[in-house]
Amino acid sequence: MKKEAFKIFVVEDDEWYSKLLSHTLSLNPDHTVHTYKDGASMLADLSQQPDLITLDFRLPDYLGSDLFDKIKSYDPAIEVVVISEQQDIETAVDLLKKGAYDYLTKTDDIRDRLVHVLNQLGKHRKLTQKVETLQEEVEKKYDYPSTIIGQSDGIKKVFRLIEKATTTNISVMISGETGTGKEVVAKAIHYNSKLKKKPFVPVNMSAIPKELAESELFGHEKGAFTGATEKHLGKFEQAHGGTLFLDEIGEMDVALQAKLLRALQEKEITRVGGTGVVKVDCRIIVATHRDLLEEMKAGRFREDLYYRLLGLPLELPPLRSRDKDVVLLAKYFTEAFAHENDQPAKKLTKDAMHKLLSYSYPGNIRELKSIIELAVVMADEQEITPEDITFSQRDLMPEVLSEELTMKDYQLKIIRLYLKRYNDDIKQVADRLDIGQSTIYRLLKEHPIS
Ligand SMILES: Nc1ncnc2c1ncn2[C@@H]1O[C@H](COP(=O)(O)OP(=O)(O)OP(=O)(O)O)[C@@H](O)[C@H]1O
Repeated sequence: MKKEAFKIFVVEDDEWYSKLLSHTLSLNPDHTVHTYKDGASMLADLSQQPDLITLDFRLPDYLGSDLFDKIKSYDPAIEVVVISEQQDIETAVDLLKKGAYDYLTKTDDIRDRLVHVLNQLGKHRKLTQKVETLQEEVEKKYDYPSTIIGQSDGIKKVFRLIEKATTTNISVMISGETGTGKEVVAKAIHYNSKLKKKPFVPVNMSAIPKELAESELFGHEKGAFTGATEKHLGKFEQAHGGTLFLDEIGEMDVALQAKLLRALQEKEITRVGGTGVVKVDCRIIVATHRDLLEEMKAGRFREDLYYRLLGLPLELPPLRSRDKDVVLLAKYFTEAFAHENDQPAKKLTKDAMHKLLSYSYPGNIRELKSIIELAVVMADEQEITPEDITFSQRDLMPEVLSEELTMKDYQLKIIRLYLKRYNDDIKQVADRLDIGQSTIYRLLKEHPIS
């Protein structure tokens, strides 16, 4: 059956109108039209899956509204056009609110208007099909075992957690350094969960000026503040029924944190400048590159909000701890780049792979991706050699090792290098090097920089 061809049921007890409607609808030979004199005979045929039903409001056996409910509860995708007498308009409009596609009154121009409705419905169908195709493409894009690349133990643990996160609507707190793939994981969770057909709405808290953040999240009424010329729906309302992804949650102002907590607990929000409450229900996924527990202890993040958001904690490992994933990702990016540019994929030589493995990637996967894209462009032949690879930042580790030193001096140099890399965060350096914090303090005290 062609996409624009509809199977149409005409439910009409007035024989003259029934003929008029079915004749008009059959003018397009692609459509098939069945007529029914009453509600019961039409209901008995619903299993034939009509696309459209024109429903006379007054039938001998059913009230139009009851019949409408029965049709929609059988299959909400069946479109219903209500045909009413002038005096029934109010009730017909009520049905419109309940989801009827349109209503037509029995006036002289009913044939033209019916043709118009059919054309509209055809366009609507095409758009719906387009949206569904796009939706499927997006879902495929986030089919995580094939798009989140990696085989290291660290990423396998992430896969197991993603799987757990997709089976329920539990809140998820994703942590990890910049560029480790927090947003990719959030999308993978959404598009593999029951909510996948509903919106995924990302908000980056670090990208919104403090004074606009509340309106961005909760929306505002027209005239709420200078510049609010139109009513604006906030991200919470946009995400209703789907997933709200709050990226860089650690950057959220403490006053706004209180409002967020209220919204999550009460499942309702108030638009800026508004008085009424609006019901909102969405799944929350948050991400942070900060240690929120530390932020909480320092009083910068509300404790009650922290525990409300914690749900399932999911920590993304930095790329430098993911062993050979660097090579897998590099191959993936060379192929993706070739595909996007309609070119054959270039191969990485063994030496190039060794060079890639020697770097520490402070910008993680995002950095690796841009290094690879540049390398592909720089490579003259079909092979990518070490000379084609340029690291974005100077890696100091090889320099540390190039000097001949005692073990203790090596230790000290490495600790200083790590302190620089992690902004003097002793706890993180101790974790990374797997030594006690007291050892670091002791060594630094014994060997002050003169
Ligand atoms: N496992 C992965 N497989 C393939 N590509 C990935 C993977 N993880 C991340 N990427 C790519 O790396 C880049 C950075 O990912 P993403 O934006 O999700 O990181 P992030 O942790 O949210 O970064 P930020 O902290 O800066 O917000 C994107 O281009 C993304 O497509």
